[in-house]
Amino acid sequence: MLSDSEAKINLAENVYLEPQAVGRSRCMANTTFSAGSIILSNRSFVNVLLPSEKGHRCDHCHYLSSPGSLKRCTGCVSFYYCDQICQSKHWKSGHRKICRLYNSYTSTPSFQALEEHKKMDALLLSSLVAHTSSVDANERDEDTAFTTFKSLLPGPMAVLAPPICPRYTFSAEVIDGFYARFENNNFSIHSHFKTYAHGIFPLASRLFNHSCMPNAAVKFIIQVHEPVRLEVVALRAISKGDEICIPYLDPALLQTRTTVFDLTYGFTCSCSSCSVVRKVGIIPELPEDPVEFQAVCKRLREFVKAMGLSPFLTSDDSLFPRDLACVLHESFISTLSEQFSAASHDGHYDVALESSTSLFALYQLIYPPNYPQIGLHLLEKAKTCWNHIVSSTLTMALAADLENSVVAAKEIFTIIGQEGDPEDGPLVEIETLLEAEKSL
Ligand SMILES: C[S@@+](CC[C@H](N)C(=O)[O-])C[C@H]1O[C@@H](n2cnc3c(N)ncnc32)[C@H](O)[C@@H]1O
Repeated sequence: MLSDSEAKINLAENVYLEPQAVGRSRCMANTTFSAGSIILSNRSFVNVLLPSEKGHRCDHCHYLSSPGSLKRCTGCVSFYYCDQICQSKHWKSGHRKICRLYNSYTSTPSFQALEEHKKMDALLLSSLVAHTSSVDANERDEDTAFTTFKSLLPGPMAVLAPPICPRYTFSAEVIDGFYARFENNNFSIHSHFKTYAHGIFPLASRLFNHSCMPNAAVKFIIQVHEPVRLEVVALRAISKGDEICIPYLDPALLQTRTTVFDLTYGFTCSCSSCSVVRKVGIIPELPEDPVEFQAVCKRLREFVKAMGLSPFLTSDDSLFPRDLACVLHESFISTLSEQFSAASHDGHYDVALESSTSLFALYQLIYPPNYPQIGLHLLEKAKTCWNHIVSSTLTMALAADLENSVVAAKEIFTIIGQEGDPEDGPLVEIETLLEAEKSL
């Protein structure tokens, strides 16, 4: 595998890499970014759709089509395209190396025996090998995406690659070397925060470290005839000289995330949120008594309302009241989410809104400003307010709650900007709600 200088990484001009003792290097801002700025735009190197998306999205550009309207590859009958343009681009970028072998490969006992996520890895690794073997060795060396991929840090565990198709071009040792970079570098590709594919975006992997209080996030742009693009968007203002970090996993996994960082990525997170969680120590169970549980929720809402910047952002653990430590238990979110969905579903909107307000308070505590999950929750809250209004009488308080939630959700999704499937998503839902609100 390659060193950085051999890889001749073409960095974006607005960032630079700074060496660090653990995890090789970190990505620093070379300029000021305002919230919503695009820091990096990186075309997919290779990707594969989840099995559930096959036939619904084009295998080349991921455009979502109406059922039955995609054209099937007549060779393997397993890949689908918008039209000949997408088919021809996908063919040249590697499908021609896989097409004839694909069905016999995916029906082999060794492929069938793999767990679902390993099947995805095997298909992605196959696409990587097919793609790189579609060009000759000289061209391959010139391919900056491939050289950057080879320069990525391997994960902490020695892993043997799953069986792939086609097998030729590289030795088993080289393929194991490629696979060693999968777990800690690859991306789940999502549209409106729902994963639909897995992919390799070497430059983004080379640049961005993880933080549980990230100042940037990853989104994906789908455009007809073009491979999906990964964009890194600033969630808040970033000053020149700040490190730019993205979340590798949901920061709300307050108890399990440390183990994932250790086993999958090989680092100990030193972000402001992890430093507070470490100082809190053992997280107590939630009270079983419903009255005590409600008291904790009320106390959390009051604390967050008065708090200013979250101690999880400033790393000032002295400001986090220890009697609220149980809200960091992962079951707190699941309990409140279940209460919220069940009450909304059953039309108990007062109960739903109370759970939603507690959940929102927790999100403001543990997520960084403008985190998408906060926006998604505000949108759900706004929909619940709307349902409450149309199913009973309109009160000033409900109208204000609806207005505040929808406006705050819009602010967040405007910062995140266009992403995923162009025809729907949170911004479209927000506009519908704003329109409906005018009729009140
Ligand atoms: C996608 S790469 C990020 C770029 C990496 N720093 C590099 O130099 O190639 C993921 C790897 O970076 C390192 N890393 C990521 N976030 C880190 C953090 N917050 N602290 C220390 N190391 C980190 C870990 O070694 C991890 O496996």
